[in-house]
Amino acid sequence: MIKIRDLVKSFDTKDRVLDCVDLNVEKGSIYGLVGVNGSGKTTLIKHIMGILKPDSGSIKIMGEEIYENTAIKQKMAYVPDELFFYHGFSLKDMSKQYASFYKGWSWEKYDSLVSSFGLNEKESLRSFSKGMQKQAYFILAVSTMPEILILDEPIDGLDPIVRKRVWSIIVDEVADRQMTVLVSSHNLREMEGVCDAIGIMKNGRVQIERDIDTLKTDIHKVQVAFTSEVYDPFKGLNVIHEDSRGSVKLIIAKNSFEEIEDIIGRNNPAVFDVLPLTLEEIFIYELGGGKDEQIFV
Ligand SMILES: Nc1ncnc2c1ncn2[C@@H]1O[C@H](COP(=O)(O)OP(=O)(O)OP(=O)(O)O)[C@@H](O)[C@H]1O
Repeated sequence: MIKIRDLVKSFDTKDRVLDCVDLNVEKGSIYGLVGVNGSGKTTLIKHIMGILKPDSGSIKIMGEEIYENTAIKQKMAYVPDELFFYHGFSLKDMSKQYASFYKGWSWEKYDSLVSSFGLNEKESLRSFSKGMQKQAYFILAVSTMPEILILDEPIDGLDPIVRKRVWSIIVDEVADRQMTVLVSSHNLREMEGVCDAIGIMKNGRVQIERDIDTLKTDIHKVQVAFTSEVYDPFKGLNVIHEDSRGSVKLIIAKNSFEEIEDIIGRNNPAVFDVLPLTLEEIFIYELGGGKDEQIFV
């Protein structure tokens, strides 16, 4: 549904903000885009929306290049990180603008979302709190009945009840009509619960892209102690972090459960626990952090 190849973008003041980005989003899936501050998520999203023009590379949405492609943009909706509203405009005023532009606009969907979020349609949007403005943008975006919904930090800054409502609406739209979603957020715990696939950005690249189940089966936390001294007990494993407390060793290994069991099992460990990592832990260790992390369980 979204296919990006070798996308490069520099700004006058900054070279290679996007540096050969490859990315793939399947139809009807929820794709979580995560990365440290300044890694290029918003810049990438603006390219996907056809707002920015790439220096080189290709961005195909439903098989077509997106830049200046109004027909495809009609099928997409976007909730940006930085919201913009016309001076004095209410949610009702904005909805009329959206309805006149988007062919797929649904008043039925709009009415049901407004009542679900309980926002005042007639009040000036500029007098709304930041969280309420985000909800208003979300209502407008979903009411266009997009085939692709792009959300740049949509839940960051919302209260837990509203966040839950936003996720539940997203999941329902995906289940009901195969909407495709690309969402960026720093809330990894919530992303972990809803995303089918994750792209991790670092230094202007998508460094890792996997479906969430594969991502979790490729990396493990291992706690182990041996009855006697073992020379190089982790030989053959791809250990990216190691720590020890007394005789107990703790490692983060980029291997499957079976590989870990096979290699460590040969040395007859007295203690041997293999645990999956949370998305937050994967993020920290994959991006080279974690040196100061407490990894003992
Ligand atoms: N118009 C611009 N001109 C110059 N540099 C820019 C411009 N837009 C973005 N950048 C730079 O590109 C880099 C990536 O910014 P971007 O906003 O895409 O990161 P991000 O991953 O969305 O960050 P965050 O998680 O903090 O929202 C940053 O170093 C930023 O300063």
